[in-house]
Amino acid sequence: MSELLKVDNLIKNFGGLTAVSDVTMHLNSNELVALIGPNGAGKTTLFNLLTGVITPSSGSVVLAGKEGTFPLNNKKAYQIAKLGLSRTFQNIRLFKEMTVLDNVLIAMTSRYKEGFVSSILRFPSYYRTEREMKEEAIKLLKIFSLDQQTETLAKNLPYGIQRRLEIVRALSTKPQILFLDEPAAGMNPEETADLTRLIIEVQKEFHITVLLIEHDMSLVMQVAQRIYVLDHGSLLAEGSPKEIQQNPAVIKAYLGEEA
Ligand SMILES: Nc1ncnc2c1ncn2[C@@H]1O[C@H](COP(=O)(O)OP(=O)(O)OP(=O)(O)O)[C@@H](O)[C@H]1O
Repeated sequence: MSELLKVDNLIKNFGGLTAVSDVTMHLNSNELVALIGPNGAGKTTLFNLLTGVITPSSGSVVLAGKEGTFPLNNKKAYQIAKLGLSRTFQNIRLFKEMTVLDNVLIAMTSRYKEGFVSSILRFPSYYRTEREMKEEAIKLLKIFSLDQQTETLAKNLPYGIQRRLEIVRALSTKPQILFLDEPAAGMNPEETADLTRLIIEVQKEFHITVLLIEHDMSLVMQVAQRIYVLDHGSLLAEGSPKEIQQNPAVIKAYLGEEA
């Protein structure tokens, strides 16, 4: 396995508060990694640093992808997305008044390079691209059992399905790394079980790297190959699900609540 994302000595201060404190970690290609930790541990801040939503106070993030090695520091979120990092957010960010299919097509447009002139003058290549995008979107929606609801408005989908649609949108950009921020939040047990199966399937099918923040420990222990534990902004532990479950420091800081 090769290192796809390398994070070194990452720090983020908010005024006097150090939300992320000297974090060094890595993601291998085709790996499913979970980031866990108690409330306020700094997980979302770390995600936001890795995906360019906020800039680090110091430290470095480097992507060593198929197309070369790129430092991600000080890059804007859209530049990072173009390099193949895609994410979902804790709060659903769909276009609620648009259909399921249009939600996916909008996400996909960032990847297609059809020119302005071609789209205004409706060159044949414009229609070809549009047709190809639709076919690809429907194929993706089918994997997520959403192909029968392409014309449904996003706002009319049940909550768990909206979360699933968000994952489809993130995947439609063909990312190298998919960041899932609490994908099971607010789901009922049945929806969470479906999602668990889906995450495992997606990672296998798309051969991508996944970093997942999740509070649902049963989901984490079922899907993660490796786990990082964050506590008070610092990494407390790293290891396999089994190692993490047995780590006394982790049990004390986090799993203790549930043990
Ligand atoms: N923009 C900000 N300005 C000031 N403080 C912030 C900001 N964002 C986060 N923090 C603080 O940084 C710390 C880490 O927050 P963060 O949201 O990253 O934790 P978390 O592990 O994701 O928590 P949760 O599991 O509850 O979502 C918290 O003390 C939080 O209040």
